Amino acid sequence: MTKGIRPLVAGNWKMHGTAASLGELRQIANGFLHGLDADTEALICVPATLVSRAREVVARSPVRLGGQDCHARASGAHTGDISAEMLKDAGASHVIVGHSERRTDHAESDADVCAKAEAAWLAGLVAIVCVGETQAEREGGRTLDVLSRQIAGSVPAGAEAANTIIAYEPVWAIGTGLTPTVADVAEAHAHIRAELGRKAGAKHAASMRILYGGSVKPANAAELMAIDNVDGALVGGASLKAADFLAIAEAYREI
Ligand SMILES: O=C(CO)COP(=O)(O)O
Repeated sequence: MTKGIRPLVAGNWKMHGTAASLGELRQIANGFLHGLDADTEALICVPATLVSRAREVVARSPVRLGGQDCHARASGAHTGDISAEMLKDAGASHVIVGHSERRTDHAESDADVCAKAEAAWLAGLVAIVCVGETQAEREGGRTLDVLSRQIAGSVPAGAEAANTIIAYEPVWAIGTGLTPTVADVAEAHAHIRAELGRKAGAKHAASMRILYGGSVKPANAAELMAIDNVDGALVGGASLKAADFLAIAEAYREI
C-alpha cells in the first residue's frame, strides 16, 4: 500500500467469457454494491465483445469496466482491431496496454505500447501499462534493468495518476501459481516508482497506482497488498470466479 492511494483490485478475464459469464460479473457487482468495500476500487477487463453488455450488469455498482488492448490509431483500415474510442463508447473507462501476452503473441514493442497508451488517453481512457521481467531476465539479474527500460519506453510523457496505472507482472508468475518473494515485490515496486519519478516527476509518481499481477489468489492477496508501493492487484484466473475475486478484494480491506 501507499499512504493516500486508494487501492484498485482489477480483473483481467483475458480470452475467457461469453454472455454466460455475465452471471459472475453480476455477483461481483452485487458484492461491491452491498458495501463490500468503499475504500477499494474494482475494475473488470472483460473481452471486448462483452463490454457493452457488461455495462448494463455493473450499471448501479461501483465496478468499472476495461478493455484488454486497443489499437494505437484512432481509426482506419485495421481489420479486426479495436480502437480506444470504441472501448470507451461501449462502456470502458480503462484499457490494459502492453500485457506480456500481447508483447509475446503480437510482438508488441515498448514503442507500440507507448503509442497505445497515448491512444487510450486521447479517447479518455485510463491506460494500465504492464511491465515485468521473464524468468530468464530474473535469473540473469536483469529485472530492474528490464523494468527501467519498459517504464522509459512504454509510459508516455504526461503520465499521471488520472490517466495511467502501472501493473508489475513478472511473466514467470502469470498463471503459474508462483509469486515473487515479498522482498522482490517491494524492490520491483520501489524501483518502478523511482523510474516513474524520472519520467513524470516526483509529485506525479508519488500518486500513481502500481498494481501487482501474477498468481494473485485469495490466499496471498493480503500479504501482497501489505507490501509498500503495492496499490492493488491485476488478477487473471482468480477474477473469473466472483467468489475468488470478492475474497481478494475483501482480503485487501483487512490490511
Ligand atoms: O496476467 C495476469 C493479469 O493480467 C495474471 O494472471 P494470473 O492471475 O492468472 O496469474
